[in-house]
Amino acid sequence: MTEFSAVDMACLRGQTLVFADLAFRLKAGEAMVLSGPNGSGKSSLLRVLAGLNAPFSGDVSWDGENVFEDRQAHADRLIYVGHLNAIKPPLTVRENLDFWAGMLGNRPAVADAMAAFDLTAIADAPGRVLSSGQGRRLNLARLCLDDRPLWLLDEPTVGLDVASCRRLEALIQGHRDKGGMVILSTHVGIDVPDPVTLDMARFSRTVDLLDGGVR
Ligand SMILES: Nc1ncnc2c1ncn2[C@@H]1O[C@H](COP(=O)(O)OP(=O)(O)OP(=O)(O)O)[C@@H](O)[C@H]1O
Repeated sequence: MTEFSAVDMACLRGQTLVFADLAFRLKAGEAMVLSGPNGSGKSSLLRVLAGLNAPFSGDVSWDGENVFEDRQAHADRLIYVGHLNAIKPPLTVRENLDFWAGMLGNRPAVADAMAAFDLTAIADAPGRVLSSGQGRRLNLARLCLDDRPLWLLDEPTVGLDVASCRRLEALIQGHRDKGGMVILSTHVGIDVPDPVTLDMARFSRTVDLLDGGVR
């Protein structure tokens, strides 16, 4: 069975050691919810798991293979939705998704992706006029553009109305039912059944390596 795991992981941002001794193991169909106070390292961890930042130490593995040995293979198995919306302001909703579909390689899925997040009625609106929640829905619609086993979602519910939250929960459940994995950070309740939980406060260090001090 597919497994995604980390051992002895530490993360450096600038000169600050953000967390250390972090470990987890996630199997196909499982979801992991990251909790912890502001600055405890949730976004930093998601960036490392997406292969965007290397860990300061430790291993991140997919089926026993270190993901940093073949970053492209890892990038091809995941969809990362960061906490900032990656939207091109002059492009319409449809054009933004066309762009992402080209990147992910599945152009025909754009109409389904818009329908999944109730974006069809605003398909021709340019990105620059979207409300924050509409922008969030557009960002999340990327999840429907390709069938990739690993979803990494940084505070996906921020700005979403109740109906959109329910849509996201259903999408996550459908993904898990097909054997997909999800790792998400959140400060608020999102209904993810039987989650693996990771409280970042347990691993948080915030040590300034140059000063040698602890904040
Ligand atoms: N680009 C950066 N350069 C240096 N330090 C950074 C950078 N990004 C984040 N940090 C620091 O890393 C620490 C962890 O930040 P991170 O964004 O991962 O926390 P978080 O748990 O996601 O916070 P929040 O709940 O506020 O979103 C913080 O002390 C932050 O100041």
